[in-house]
Amino acid sequence: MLEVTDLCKQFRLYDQPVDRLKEAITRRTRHRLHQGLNGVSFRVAPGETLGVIGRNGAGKSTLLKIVTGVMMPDRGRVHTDGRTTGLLELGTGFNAELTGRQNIIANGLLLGLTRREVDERVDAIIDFAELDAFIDEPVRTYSSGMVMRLGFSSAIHAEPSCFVVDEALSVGDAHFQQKCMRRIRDFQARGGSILFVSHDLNAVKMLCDRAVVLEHGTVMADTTPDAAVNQYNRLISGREEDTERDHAAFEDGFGYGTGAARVVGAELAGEDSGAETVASGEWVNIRLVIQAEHPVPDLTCGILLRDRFGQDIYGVNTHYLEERLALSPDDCIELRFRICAELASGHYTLTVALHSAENHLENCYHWCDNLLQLQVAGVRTHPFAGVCRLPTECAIGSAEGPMFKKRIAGS
Ligand SMILES: Nc1ncnc2c1ncn2[C@@H]1O[C@H](COP(=O)(O)OP(=O)(O)OP(=O)(O)O)[C@@H](O)[C@H]1O
Repeated sequence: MLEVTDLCKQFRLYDQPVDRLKEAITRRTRHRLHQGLNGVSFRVAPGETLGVIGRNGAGKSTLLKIVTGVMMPDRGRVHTDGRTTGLLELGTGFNAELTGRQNIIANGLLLGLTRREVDERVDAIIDFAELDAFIDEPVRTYSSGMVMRLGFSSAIHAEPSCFVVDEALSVGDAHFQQKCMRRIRDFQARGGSILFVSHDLNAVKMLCDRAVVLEHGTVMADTTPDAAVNQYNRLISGREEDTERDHAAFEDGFGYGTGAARVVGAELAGEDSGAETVASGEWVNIRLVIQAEHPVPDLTCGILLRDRFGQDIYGVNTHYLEERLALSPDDCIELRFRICAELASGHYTLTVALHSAENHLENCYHWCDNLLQLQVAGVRTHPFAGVCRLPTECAIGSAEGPMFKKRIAGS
């Protein structure tokens, strides 16, 4: 369990580094105060994973530093029913001159383990971090990936009750990231609380039970991961001040945006089934009706398929397809996408967006989350595992061809 109550943190900002010294000598104030965190409160129950998302400078790192005890708040408190460990900015807590092994010991003692508890865990930590050959070298000789492996392994083996994960995880290679994810899920299943800070919105949707959106050092939303990601998307599309108005403007619609152009009609159907339920491998027709209220000289229409976890599966838009669109006020056009649903069986949603250029960050006219539903049942082609079918060929011949690029050990 982790409970954070009314955390506040102010920073002193100086125009030039020398102002700090001048202030100390002359005792004349030369700084401005900046509120890094302002009354942040939330609770993470045992076994729960809370995502934290927010724009650059929103206060995520400051929050993590306070939660892990690296920084003290000016006000407020952090309460846990055990130890909090985590993977903070790469290398935090490591001494670059000490070896990996010495760092494991120092770190363990710092986290409150006894020397005996640390000794009992050292081999498992080295083993998980896959650092056997380098463990007696100074950490300054390690690559960023190796530092991350050491940090993750030390932190998770300290048996915390709350584990903090941030972007540092993305430094590792795909193999180690997957290994960490398995370990995180295992920790989750055993009742550990997780604070997961990430810009990877899909990962937030996949891993978290709830998510908070931080903005200017305050909690702007504490809600489901899907709703939090939508809120965050609104923020980065620069519409945060207009949220209320957008909602009102689209009360009878399904989204938000400036409204310069809007999706006023949408339907999808399998080419053979004629319905929202299609077979894997069947072509699907998506029909959209778009109306302009104002001149829109550069219009992009995009579609995004998400699976039942809210994970983005496939997105495409008219900009990628090099179809140029421009609308005058009152223009009403029909746009059709035809996609082949080479997807695993399951439930999908289709989000539709109208914006300029490549994405919605500059001008978001209308964003309609999960506007349409698509059900995939049964397979047209061969069965497959995973989320989608990639066109595949398979050939069988003699093994006397050119050398394989990767030799498998023992062969
Ligand atoms: N040591 C510091 N001195 C002065 N200001 C700071 C300090 N640390 C953070 N800040 C300020 O506090 C605010 C929050 O910063 P923080 O690093 O927590 O944001 P963040 O959400 O983690 O951003 P990012 O996504 O870029 O990592 C920012 O405006 C930042 O400039």
